Amino acid sequence: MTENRYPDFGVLLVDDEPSYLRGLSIALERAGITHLQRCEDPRRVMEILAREPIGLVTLDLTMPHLSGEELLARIVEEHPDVGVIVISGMNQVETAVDCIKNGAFDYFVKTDEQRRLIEGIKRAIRLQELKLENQALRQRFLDDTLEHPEAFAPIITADKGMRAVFQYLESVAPSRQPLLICGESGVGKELVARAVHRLSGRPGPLVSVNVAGLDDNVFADTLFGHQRGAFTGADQARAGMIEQAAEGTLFLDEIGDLSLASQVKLLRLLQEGEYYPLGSDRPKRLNARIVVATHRDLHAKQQAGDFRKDLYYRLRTHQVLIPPLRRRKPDLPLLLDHFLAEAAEELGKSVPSYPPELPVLLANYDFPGNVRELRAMAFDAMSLHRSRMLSMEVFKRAIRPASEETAAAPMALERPVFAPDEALPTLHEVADLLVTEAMRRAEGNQSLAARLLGISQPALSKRLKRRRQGDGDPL
Ligand SMILES: Nc1ncnc2c1ncn2[C@@H]1O[C@H](COP(=O)(O)OP(=O)(O)OP(=O)(O)O)[C@@H](O)[C@H]1O
Repeated sequence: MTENRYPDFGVLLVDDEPSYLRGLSIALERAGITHLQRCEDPRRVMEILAREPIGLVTLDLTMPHLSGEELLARIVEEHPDVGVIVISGMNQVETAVDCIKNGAFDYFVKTDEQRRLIEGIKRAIRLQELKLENQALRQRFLDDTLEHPEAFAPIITADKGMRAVFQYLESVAPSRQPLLICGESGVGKELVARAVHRLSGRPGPLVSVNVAGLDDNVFADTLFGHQRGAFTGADQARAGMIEQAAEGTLFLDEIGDLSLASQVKLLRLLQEGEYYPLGSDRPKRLNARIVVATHRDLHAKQQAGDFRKDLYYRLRTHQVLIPPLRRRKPDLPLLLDHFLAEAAEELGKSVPSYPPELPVLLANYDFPGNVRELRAMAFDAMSLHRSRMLSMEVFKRAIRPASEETAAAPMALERPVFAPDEALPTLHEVADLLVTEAMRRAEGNQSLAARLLGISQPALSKRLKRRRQGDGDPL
């Protein structure tokens, strides 16, 4: 069973000195690297690699029967995807350079500080994980398949960009590295976090915390918990959200609004993989996947000095951007149907029909509040709905303020349509422009475009035909 072991692939420690191997495994296990295998006989290494899912090998150079250099060459040739770190008793620059040239990922000397070696192994594991995820991702794009479409069922979409996001998420869902979900407010970031949690197969729960506006002490208490007596009023010990999310996912929403002091704490948690509950000097291990989301531009914030650069780079190991609703207009009718059905069920009404102009009206609106805004409109319309056909009034009223600003601005007075010295277009030309615009808004649907223009469909069809034949418009 490898479920609770880290990393997902095995780390094979090769050295002919049993005591060194034992010491190294204990140190690695303490650092949270538990998927380990030891080997004292270099002649068995190739056989283990052929049999076991090993992703990283640490290799001693001087061993009986088979030297580390020879083994390195064989591993690089026969298992190019396996990373190799050389740990040698000799501090020789030339040997180190040779090993790196021959394909080793890194080189350490046994007398080096153990902390450095552990950090190097952690770094190699992270890179190896990224490499494997990359391969899986490339494969998925080539296949254009989703392995677990059911995980995304609550996210209604037919958009290609969203499908690519889903494919990426399938690749990175099992990873233990943080995931950053970006996108405007209301695009569905929390839904995406839930899908990632489902996909991860982690047995623990998804625990969500909105970190916007949390003062630093509250942030630390919420995440790390406290010991009894840690501060005045702490009558009982309380587990933090990290502990509640054990074996699961901790979702930190609005991460772009985290105070600078709390950013330091989050960074340390991610770097060390452990934390101290308030009032305790016993560290606890982070045993939850961290997923964060923001509607802010973290890159800009980081450049402006409002977000720590090191934390930003750490968080964006895996990153997705959810496109705004105005960039995925074909999703509008699907989402509209979905929310009308949802509202109908909630309100105990039957699902209504709606005028064909409604999708056209929505398609010409920018939805600054994204899917949340559309959902609110649909629910509002359904709560007022009485007859068989859904009225467009609620939608028009919700959309109007923005469009009215332009329409109601005394256009003719303050912002003339044509400059005073500009030649006016002819009525034929204006009619032509209107027809083109109506057809664009109606996405080519002639009966909808005719309604927008206030003429009959046959009349519009006639105009379009004449235009195609190059005849003038009979005004
Ligand atoms: N593609 C979708 N299909 C169905 N429902 C959706 C979709 N996208 C968003 N929603 C719904 O829209 C609402 C807003 O979504 P969500 O809370 O996930 O957005 P968000 O991006 O996390 O917003 P914020 O940045 O404000 O936290 C929710 O009710 C969610 O269920």
